[in-house]
Amino acid sequence: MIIEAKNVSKSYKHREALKNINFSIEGPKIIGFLGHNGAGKTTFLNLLSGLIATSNGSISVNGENVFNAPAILRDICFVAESRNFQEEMTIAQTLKANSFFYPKWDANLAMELLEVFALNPKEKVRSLSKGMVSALGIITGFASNAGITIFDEPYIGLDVAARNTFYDLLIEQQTDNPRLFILSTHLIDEASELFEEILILHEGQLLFQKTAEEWHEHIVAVKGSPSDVEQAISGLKSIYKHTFMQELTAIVFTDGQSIEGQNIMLERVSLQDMLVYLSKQQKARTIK
Ligand SMILES: Nc1ncnc2c1ncn2[C@@H]1O[C@H](COP(=O)(O)OP(=O)(O)OP(=O)(O)O)[C@@H](O)[C@H]1O
Repeated sequence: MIIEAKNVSKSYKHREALKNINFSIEGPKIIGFLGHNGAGKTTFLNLLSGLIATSNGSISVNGENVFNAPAILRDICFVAESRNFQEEMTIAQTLKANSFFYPKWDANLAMELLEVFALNPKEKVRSLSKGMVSALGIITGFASNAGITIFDEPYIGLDVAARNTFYDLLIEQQTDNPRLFILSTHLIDEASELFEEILILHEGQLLFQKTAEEWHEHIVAVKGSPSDVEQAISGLKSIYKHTFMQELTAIVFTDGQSIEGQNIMLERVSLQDMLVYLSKQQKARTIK
């Protein structure tokens, strides 16, 4: 499976949610699709699932534009943050309806996962708790067997044990039946070990796309006196700078280059910290 986004922009009435996004991802793989609130993740995932149209540019899967392409959309399962299950349907009916839509549906897996998440198939969606609705979304995503399976904040309301079950399932499924999984979540520390590739959206633009290995080589925190740090990072793109007690911390893109300098310290940056820096930077800009 190859997803290609070419010059993708999306504007809502008064807002440009995505600005000229270009990338290509090839599976099977587990992708972390990350960004601060409002970065444009859900908008992109809606476009990829053919639910809305781009304002400009195109998204293709295996060379075919996804918008208005029912055959391709049957191989893309989008478990959306808002879920959108029919309230009046039972769990069994919901799964049945999905089994008609997804040609590779795995009914045995769906049954097995109902037990794993302790869901009663006779219960109506209307009477489910938030966590139970999330579990139903997770079951749908895995049982769909779709070549591209997207989970957008899949575990709202689920406790840590159920979230761990989700991570275990993801690894198990990726081993037994590799697919292109895209996971968008704010619980980054928990999930980051799973990501084989990471895409970060920032203010509607693709900030970067890196493999998990590249991450630690290409993104570094440089600490020291402001003059030493500024000298060491000159010519590099910095993402965030913060001074505390006369010590400057700069988060920079190195693109694999080594950083040399006197009296500086280099530290790894976790994905979670990176998102915190980006959101601080965004807030600072919004407040100004
Ligand atoms: N239907 C809509 N109408 C108008 N503006 C919208 C609509 N959907 C999203 N937006 C705006 O587009 C921008 C991107 O929103 P989007 O939901 O794609 O971000 P996100 O990265 O998924 O955020 P979050 O992590 O909070 O879910 C935001 O500024 C949002 O307010």
